Amino acid sequence: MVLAQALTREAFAPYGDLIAPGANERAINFGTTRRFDGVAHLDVEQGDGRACVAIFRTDQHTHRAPYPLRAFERHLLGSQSFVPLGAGRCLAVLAGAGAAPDEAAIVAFIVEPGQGVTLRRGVWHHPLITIGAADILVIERAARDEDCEVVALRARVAVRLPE
Ligand SMILES: NC(=O)N[C@@H](O)C(=O)O
Ligand code: NI
Repeated sequence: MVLAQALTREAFAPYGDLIAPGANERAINFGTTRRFDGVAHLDVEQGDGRACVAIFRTDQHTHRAPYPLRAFERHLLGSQSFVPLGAGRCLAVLAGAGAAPDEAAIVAFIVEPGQGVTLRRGVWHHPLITIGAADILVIERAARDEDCEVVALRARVAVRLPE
């Protein structure tokens, strides 16, 4: 069983970026708004790649805790960002960035409202798991050829949430 942990910039750094207000801020729009730059490093222009923005929608029956893991996947040519919309929450479940998923090093982060993540290209991750119904904004690389390598898990593993 993998215990999901709180998402912090430091803990997520080996896998990519935390999308949340950071230190690089300035006032805009006559001082009415704070602008935070550099909250994600999109890497989507390899080859014929371009940015693609989608919404992934789940309902309250899609995923139930504890969350059984089925497979890990990676996108070798592009980053992938997940930003829950509204009160949505999701999990970022990762297994390193080696030649194959490292099932001994699976980690799970809870992406809370107001947070998001950008996975660096090549990072093994479980396809989206949401905590309850959620709409998740996804920014990824779109290209002529699909860039998604999937490896089924050998072991039976599930993710649980903190009590
Ligand atoms: N397949 C797809 O569109 N999404 C996955 O890449 C995922 O990480 O959820
Ligand atoms: Ni993916």
